[in-house]
Amino acid sequence: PESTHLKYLRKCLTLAEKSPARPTNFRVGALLVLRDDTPNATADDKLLSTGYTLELPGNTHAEQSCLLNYAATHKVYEENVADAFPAKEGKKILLYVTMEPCGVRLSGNTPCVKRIIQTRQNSTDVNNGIDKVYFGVKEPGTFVGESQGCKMLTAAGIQWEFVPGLENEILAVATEGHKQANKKQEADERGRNVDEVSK
Ligand SMILES: Nc1nc(=O)c(N)c(NC[C@H](O)[C@H](O)[C@H](O)COP(=O)(O)O)[nH]1
Ligand SMILES: [Zn+2]
Repeated sequence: PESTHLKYLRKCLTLAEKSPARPTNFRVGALLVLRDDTPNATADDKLLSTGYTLELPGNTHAEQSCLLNYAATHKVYEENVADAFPAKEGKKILLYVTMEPCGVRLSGNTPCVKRIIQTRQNSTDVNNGIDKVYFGVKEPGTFVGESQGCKMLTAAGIQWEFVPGLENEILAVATEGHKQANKKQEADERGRNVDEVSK
C-alpha cells in the first residue's frame, strides 16, 4: 500500500491545486498532523490544519496559511500558534508540504522556515512546536537559487525528510503560473514579430 507520507503529500497536492497560478511563486499545499510518537503509529493520526499558497490575503505561502488557519480557529495570534497546539506527551507534530519550506523569499516576507522554528520558540511549553517536516520536492532555483530551507531546519534542530514519488506532479502544479506566463510571453513575442513583418 502507498506509504502514509505519500498519502498525505497527495492530499497536499490537491490543496496546491486550489492555489491561483502566478509566475512569481509556486503553488504549494501543506497540512499539519498530530501523530503518536511510536514508530509507524499512523492509525491515530489527527489532521490539525491545512493551507495552500495565497489561500489567505497577504501573499501567503502554503505553510503560512496552514499555521494562520490553525491560529485563527484557536483564537491565538500566528506567532503564538504553538500555544494552541494539542498537549504533546507521547505525540509529535508533523508538517507535510509539497515543496521544501522556503528559507528566503524574494518578497522579503518572513520565510516559512522561520515560522516553523518560531513554533518551537514562542510556545510557553518548551517542547511544543513542529517536530518534523516532510516534503515532496526541494525548492527549484527559479527565484532564490540554491534553497536553504533544509539547512536552516537542521540548524534549528528540526528534522525533515524528502519523500520521493510525486516530484513530477508536484512541480507541474507548482509551476502552472510559470507556464501560462511563458505562453503569454511567447504569444506577445509572436504578435510583435507579426507586426514587424507586416509593417
Ligand atoms: N514552500 C513554499 N510554499 C509556498 O507556498 C511558496 N509560494 C513557495 N515559494 C518559494 C519562492 O521562493 C517564493 O515564492 C519566491 O521567492 C517569491 O517570494 P514571495 O512568495 O513573493 O514571498 N515555497
Ligand atoms: Zn514559504
